[in-house]
Amino acid sequence: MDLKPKNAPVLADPSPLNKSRLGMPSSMLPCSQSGAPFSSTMLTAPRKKPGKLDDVRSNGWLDAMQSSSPPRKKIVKDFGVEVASDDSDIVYNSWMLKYPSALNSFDHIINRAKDKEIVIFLDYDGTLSPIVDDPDRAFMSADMHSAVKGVAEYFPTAIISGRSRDKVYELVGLAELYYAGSHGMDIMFPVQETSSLHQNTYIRSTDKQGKEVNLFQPASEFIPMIDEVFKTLVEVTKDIKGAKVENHKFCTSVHYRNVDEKVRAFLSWLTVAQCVHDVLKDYPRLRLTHGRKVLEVRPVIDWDKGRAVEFLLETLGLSNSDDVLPIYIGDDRTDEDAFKVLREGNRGYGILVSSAPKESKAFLSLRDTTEVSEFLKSLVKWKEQQ
Ligand SMILES: O=P(O)(O)OC[C@H]1O[C@H](O[C@H]2O[C@H](CO)[C@@H](O)[C@H](O)[C@H]2O)[C@H](O)[C@@H](O)[C@@H]1O
Repeated sequence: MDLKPKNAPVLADPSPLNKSRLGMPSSMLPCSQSGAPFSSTMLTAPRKKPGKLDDVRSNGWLDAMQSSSPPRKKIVKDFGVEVASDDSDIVYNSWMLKYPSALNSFDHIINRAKDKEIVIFLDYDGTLSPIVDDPDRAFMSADMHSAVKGVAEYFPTAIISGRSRDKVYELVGLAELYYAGSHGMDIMFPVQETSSLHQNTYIRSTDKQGKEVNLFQPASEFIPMIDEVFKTLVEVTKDIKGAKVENHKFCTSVHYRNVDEKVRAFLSWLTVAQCVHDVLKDYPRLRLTHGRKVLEVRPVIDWDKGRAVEFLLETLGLSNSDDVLPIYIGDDRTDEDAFKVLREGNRGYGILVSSAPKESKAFLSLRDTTEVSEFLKSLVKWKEQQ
């Protein structure tokens, strides 16, 4: 099988790199791009024409932001039925008819795993660590750490995160796992387990322990552009209280979890959305996706967490669906790409972590990180009894 064309990311937008932006970021102006720095004076007397904000309203950004990580009652509404929160358990239970609990389906899973090798893929935020206000303080509990360590002893285990690979490695701290950062655009894997089929698509490097590793980085040409956009976004959002921009090397995130949604229109999520929108207008080779109260700016390449799952399975020699049962656990919209790959390939299980009903390509569900840990420990226990 020729794997190379399949794994080579295809540029969805063939336009040349916007090189003129490197060095002189004109969008380092306020979000309105009206010329003056984004000062507090401007916040009280915005120069934007009223119609301007229709950009982010009409293109659906704001709706997506409002529903990205909503409180319980709002999610219930998103699922199509608006109910009082007292009734939300009833709605959740009926939603679980479509997405049964992975804990309750455990016997079914292990039956299907007979004579197959289970491979575990784990998202980080909201899956291994609970969602918290400060992204720098999203730690795994000791219980989760030992659950992940446990599964990695018995099953090939990979973390696939939107964060930079270094950051997620620092948070997880287990050298025995595979790591894919920046939504799968930065994959590290050991040299000896590499299929020779991919040899011209990755680069040789060393990991934190000085061991030789391979890196697959399909968006490496975008590093300067992402760095430039990161700096611009920091600049244009610096006066928006609570906004936070993270640089993940191959993508960048703008958090609005701590930005007041409605206190004043120009100090709100709308402002964040407009800032990002205005900056991105100058970068046709970058696109925006939505995470949990975060806007993610990433290259327009045909690569996502789903492709990363396929890449790892193939590269580690685990792509034969008769012998391998992949399990992917994630909570976010970006995890849907991985759920889709598993569903469409009719292989393994996508497991959505959610305490409220939402549509998903996953097959099963877990309510929260506590249930994720319980599920991982059950896999270990089952394997030990074999
Ligand atoms: O793919 P993931 O590992 O789930 O990473 C997605 C984003 O996760 C982080 O943000 C989310 O978690 C934060 C900490 O709980 C929370 O404050 C934030 O609101 C969430 O969106 C991370 O900071 C982002 O950069 C990742 O893109």
